[in-house]
Amino acid sequence: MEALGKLLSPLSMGTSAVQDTVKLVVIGGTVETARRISGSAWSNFVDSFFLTAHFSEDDVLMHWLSKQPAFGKSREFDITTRSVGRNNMDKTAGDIEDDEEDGEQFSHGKRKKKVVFMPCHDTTHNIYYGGHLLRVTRSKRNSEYGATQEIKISVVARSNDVIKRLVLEAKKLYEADAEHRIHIYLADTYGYWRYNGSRQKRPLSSIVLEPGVKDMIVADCKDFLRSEDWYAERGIPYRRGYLLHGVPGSGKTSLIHALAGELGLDIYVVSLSAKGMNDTMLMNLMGRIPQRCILLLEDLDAAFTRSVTRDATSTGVPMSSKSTSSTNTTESDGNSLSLSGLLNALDGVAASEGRLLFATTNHIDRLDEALRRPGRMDVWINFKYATKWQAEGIFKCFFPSREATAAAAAEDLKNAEAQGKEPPKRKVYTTIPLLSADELVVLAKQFAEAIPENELSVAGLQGYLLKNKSRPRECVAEAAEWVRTERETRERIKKEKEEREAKEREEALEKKKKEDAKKATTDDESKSEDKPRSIKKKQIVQIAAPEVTETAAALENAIKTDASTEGKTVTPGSPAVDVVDSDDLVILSALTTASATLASHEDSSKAAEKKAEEIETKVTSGTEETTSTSTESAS
Ligand SMILES: Nc1ncnc2c1ncn2[C@@H]1O[C@H](COP(=O)(O)OP(=O)(O)OP(=O)(O)O)[C@@H](O)[C@H]1O
Repeated sequence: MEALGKLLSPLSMGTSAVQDTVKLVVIGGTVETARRISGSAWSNFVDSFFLTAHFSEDDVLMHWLSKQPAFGKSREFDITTRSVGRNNMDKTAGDIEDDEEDGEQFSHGKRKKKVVFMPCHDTTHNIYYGGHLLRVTRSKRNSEYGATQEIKISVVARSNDVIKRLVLEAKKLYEADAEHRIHIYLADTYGYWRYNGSRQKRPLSSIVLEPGVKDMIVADCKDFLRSEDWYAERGIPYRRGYLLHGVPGSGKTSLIHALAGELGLDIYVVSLSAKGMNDTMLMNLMGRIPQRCILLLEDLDAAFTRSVTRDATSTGVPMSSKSTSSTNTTESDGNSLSLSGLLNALDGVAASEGRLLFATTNHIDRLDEALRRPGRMDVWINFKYATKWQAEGIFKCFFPSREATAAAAAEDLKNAEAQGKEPPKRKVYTTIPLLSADELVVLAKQFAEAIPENELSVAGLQGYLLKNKSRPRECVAEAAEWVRTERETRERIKKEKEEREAKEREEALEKKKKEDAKKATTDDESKSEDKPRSIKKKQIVQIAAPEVTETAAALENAIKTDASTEGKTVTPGSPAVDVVDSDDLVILSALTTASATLASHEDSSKAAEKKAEEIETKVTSGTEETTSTSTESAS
């Protein structure tokens, strides 16, 4: 027995090791399962007390969160030097800003970067708000439309009032900060609007147009925005379109930006000639436009060098100039927007209401009549080259007088006091000398005198003033000289363009000549290739009737049995015959048939010639005819 125990002892030792391992696995598994169950039960228990709200891509909320001190103090964060969310508006508590120290925005010619602290993705942050603990998680989702951001806020509360209050507060804060900025959205290639940042509002006073134009357009827009009921009562679609057309650099886009600031509207920009743009995408975009905004279609003519007809399939240039190149463009960039698609998107059943449509073009004549008509484009404004009046106005805009600057600072102070805030710091541009109001008036007049009427664009004048922004007096004195150089430059460019075009025309002509010559050579060659065939036909004609049957049958046989005889001479005991191609089969079979008839004829040689001639003529004008002729001959 003992001996057996000894014998089994190594095995029993092994058994206990296995048992221990099994025990460990079972205990470990049980503990882990218990831990998981308790963890999930705990989180379910906790979640049952929390109200949770999900916000996707919400700029308003992101802006609010970025102002919360907890975000700045977060122990896990992303650091970025990119502007966050709605442009530079978001300043997270805890951000580092070194540009406040010296009041300068630029360093070595580059804008100084802010270092921004943002909470990490997928980390939960606790924020106290209104006596409640909020658990905030910012996460990133990758979808087919690109990466999107989601914010989840959970709060221990019985009703969702606290979340509602938070959202309202966030909205107010956002609107207060947005007061001085306009927001731009761009259409993406999936038919969605993507936030493209915000821009400083541009004062309307900085746009210099002929007297009355700005007032008219501002009054018209304001009137539209308050007339929703009026439109509804009359059953008129609540939409208004403005077509700004004219020379480049005359202030079309600038006016739209200034108007957006004045009216407090966001701008939604669509490029109709963008890659991948099509009717469905445009319709989707229009359906997703909010009420009360500016919809901007820039360079309408650029899109409609693709389409001028109302044909749904149309995507092309004006009929006269429709070319293969345009077709290629359409195919290559996937843009298949049709004019009818655009018209539907603008005022079809599914089109959005309450928006102000602004379209700009440099070539109004290229636009389809349907696109320009009232109802789609209610107000047209023509932008021309700068007048003397505009030159004077832009000069005054550029060099503010000492008095005007002081008055603006006083106005800021008054407003700040009224709101109980600190007055905003005004930047002092030491490089730009301040002129007295009287001197400014005189200089502006002199500048306008030097500028020719309706010849230069306002953008051109602005460029000149920019170059001389620190020397207003010299700028006026040298204006006439600048105009002269501008004219010379324009002349030179025009001449160069003409020369280039002439050269291109010459080259095209030369190329065409070469192509024609090449074509002529190819034709000659193919004619000479045909030569043996005509010789052959003559020879066939010369074949006497009695010999025809034999020769033709022999040839037919030869061709049938050996395709390689093509192009070779086959002489089965008769005048040489060139067998050129399979048409010969037709000729030969016709000759065979003809000869059978002619064999019994007295003057067989003549008749054979006549018949052969007939057949030859028919053969050259088509195989079918030949066949029928041969049948006739046979009969
Ligand atoms: N009437 C104007 N008043 C003030 N600034 C102007 C005016 N016209 C042009 N500018 C200035 O010229 C520049 C170009 O202007 P803008 O882009 O508005 O011209 P545009 O007519 O839209 O040109 P394009 O047809 O080429 O798009 C801007 O910086 C703007 O400040």
